Amino acid sequence: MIVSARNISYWIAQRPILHKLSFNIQPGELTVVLGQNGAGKSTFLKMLSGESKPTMGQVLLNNKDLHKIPVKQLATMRAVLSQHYASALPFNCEEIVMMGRYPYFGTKPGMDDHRIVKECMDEMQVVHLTGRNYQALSGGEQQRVQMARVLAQLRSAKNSDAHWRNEKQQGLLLLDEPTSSMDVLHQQVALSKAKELSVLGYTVVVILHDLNLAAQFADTILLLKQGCLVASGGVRNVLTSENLSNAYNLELDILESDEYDFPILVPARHKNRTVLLRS
Ligand SMILES: Nc1ncnc2c1ncn2[C@@H]1O[C@H](COP(=O)(O)OP(=O)(O)OP(=O)(O)O)[C@@H](O)[C@H]1O
Repeated sequence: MIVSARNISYWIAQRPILHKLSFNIQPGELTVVLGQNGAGKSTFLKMLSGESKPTMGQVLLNNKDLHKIPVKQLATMRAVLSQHYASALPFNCEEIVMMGRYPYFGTKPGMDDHRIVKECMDEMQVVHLTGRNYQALSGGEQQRVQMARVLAQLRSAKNSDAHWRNEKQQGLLLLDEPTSSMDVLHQQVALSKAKELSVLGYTVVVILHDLNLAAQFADTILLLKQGCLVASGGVRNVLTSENLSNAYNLELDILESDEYDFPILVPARHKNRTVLLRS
């Protein structure tokens, strides 16, 4: 699914939050959105999910206006993991993952729904949390359960696992800082899963703060600053010292090693001190 932003601007109380963003996000790619706190990343994701409507401009999914797609149909086309998910009710973990299947069944989940929930919980290594109260989980455990929920939402019930893997898939996965509370192993598990989905044909958009995870997993990066797109393209085109010091007010050294096919970023040191630039 091609996601196109056409000249999107968004204002809240006469304050510009996003300013004339235009680009296409390609299927089969993992696109990472970067930028400092308050740059507009979550707001931008809400435009792509349909949760908010641009003040000006349009978001198109496969050339169709996102806001003209019926809600139920949209729920089977795109899944969203938000930054702050709070459940007011004491659902257990399996029930949270089953929420991803709501668009597919009427009153009761079928056998396929239960199978898919199990598969996705297994993929995110949360089977041992089945039956546990979601509210009582740690932050990272909650994120892993949420990740299982969005995987369950995008998986088509009529396909067997093998068929699902062999067919080119359509669908949009939007993840807002999905790994911010995860340990280093589960960061790799979650982002490898997101990458695998992109290889299967899904359009995957992930907001990250960790530049090294972005360098490792991104096919394309969108770099935002104060609601504007200041750079976009491949990892080495966007993650330059110049772009990053402009976006983050921090000087970074960009290291290359024969061992890795992506750059490694570390805060630059000058006379043994990190170089912080003025904002
Ligand atoms: N409902 C709202 N009312 C007023 N201002 C808002 C609202 N939502 C977002 N903003 C403002 O819009 C700007 C962008 O917010 P957004 O959450 O998109 O940033 P972000 O890049 O995701 O930041 P972070 O990295 O800290 O999560 C911020 O200055 C924020 O205060």
